[in-house]
Amino acid sequence: MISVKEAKNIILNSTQNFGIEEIPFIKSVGRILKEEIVADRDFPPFNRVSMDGIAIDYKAFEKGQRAFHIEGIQAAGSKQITLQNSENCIEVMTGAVLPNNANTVIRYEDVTIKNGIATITIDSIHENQNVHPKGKDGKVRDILIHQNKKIAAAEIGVLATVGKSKVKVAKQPKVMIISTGDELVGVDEIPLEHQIRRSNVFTLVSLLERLNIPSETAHITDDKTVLKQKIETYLQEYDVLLFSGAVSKGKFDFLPQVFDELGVEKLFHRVAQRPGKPFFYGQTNNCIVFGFPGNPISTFGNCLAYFYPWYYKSVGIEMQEKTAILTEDVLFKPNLTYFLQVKLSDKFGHTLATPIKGNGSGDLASLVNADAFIQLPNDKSEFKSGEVYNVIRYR
Ligand SMILES: Nc1nc2c(c(=O)[nH]1)N[C@H]1C(S)=C(S)[C@@H](COP(=O)(O)OP(=O)(O)OC[C@H]3O[C@@H](n4cnc5c(N)ncnc54)[C@H](O)[C@@H]3O)O[C@H]1N2
Ligand code: MOO
Ligand SMILES: [Mg+2]
Repeated sequence: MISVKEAKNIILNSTQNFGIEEIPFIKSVGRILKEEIVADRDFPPFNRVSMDGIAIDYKAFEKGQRAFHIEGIQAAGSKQITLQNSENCIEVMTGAVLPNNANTVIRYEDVTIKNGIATITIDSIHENQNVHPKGKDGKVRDILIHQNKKIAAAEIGVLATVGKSKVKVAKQPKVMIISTGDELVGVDEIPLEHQIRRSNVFTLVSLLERLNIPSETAHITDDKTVLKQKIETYLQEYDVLLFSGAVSKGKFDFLPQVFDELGVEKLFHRVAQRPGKPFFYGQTNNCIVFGFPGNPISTFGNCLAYFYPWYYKSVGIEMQEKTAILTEDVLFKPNLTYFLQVKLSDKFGHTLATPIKGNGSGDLASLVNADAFIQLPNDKSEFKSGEVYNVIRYR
């Protein structure tokens, strides 16, 4: 049995490159950018008026002039006009090009206008005020967004501004999620006494949706022949297979055997952790296989602890480790890394982690009351309130 650290290393050393695709920018939220986004022009592209008011040549004000004849109007979206006489002014609107020969804008609130004359009513103004200078925010060919950034609403605005209607992003892996087990029935069905509804596939679908990875699902009963037949096809058709169940020691836990018979190279089976110990990880030439243990919390936690970092590294992102402060003493004797469910809160800028009482890895309802798993290392058994450990957040 290997340690969590070794398992994580093996996973991060078996990442895949799924290539790049070009998609409409508006569909790219949550995807990983695979090109540098450069400014196609200066930002702003012209000296931009930033207040509605009048534009003057500051020199006239400096000489003591306060009343200005209005020569014209410069609206946003109209071609730049010229202040013909430096003792006059032009009415200007926010977003307009600053007129030629003008350099300073005074807000309407600070002038009175009567009979075509604008009179400044404040004593102090400064040269270039209320003008957002051309190129102040960025110069043409500046890199505005670097490759490997996860695209969010802020990036969408920049993509639109530079005219990137299509954008290159990391292709997503093609994923199949498979549940196994004779005891499982569909969500719409009424289970018999000895049956339960399957839930793991749906939590996995949702965990993948958070990464914008579409997936398909299938259910296979504990029938070795059928398992083998179906998995053989899935191995050809998908980049990643996520399984829940059938990887432990039971009479009907056929998956490790089936994987072996189908030529899946085992990279490891069983990790020194709780929950999630019987985790199987393997690969073929073109497919990666995550065999998550069937208990719901094991499937959930292992997807976060292993599939997420594997995916992020595959598309070019290193996941940042997060930590939290334990708020209660915890005693855990087995020589296993303990992924303990915790509720997080913030206090004075620190994240606190309060353990949640659950009934083991089958208690899927307890996931609702927690926000994260705190990762307590296997080299100790007493964990004290106030100590800091890594956390894997899911909220
Ligand atoms: N003799 C041993 N028994 C078990 C060991 C062990 O080391 N020695 N490990 C235990 C641990 S830890 C776990 S976790 C489970 C893992 O079992 P499997 O991966 O083989 O999963 P199953 O046997 O198929 O199911 C376990 C449990 O989970 C429920 N389940 C499965 N799939 C779903 C689903 N899609 N939705 C909801 N619930 C699901 C299933 O009904 C079982 O209750 O093995 C321990 N045993
Ligand atoms: O991995 Mo099992 O989840 O400890 O119950
Ligand atoms: Mg089992």
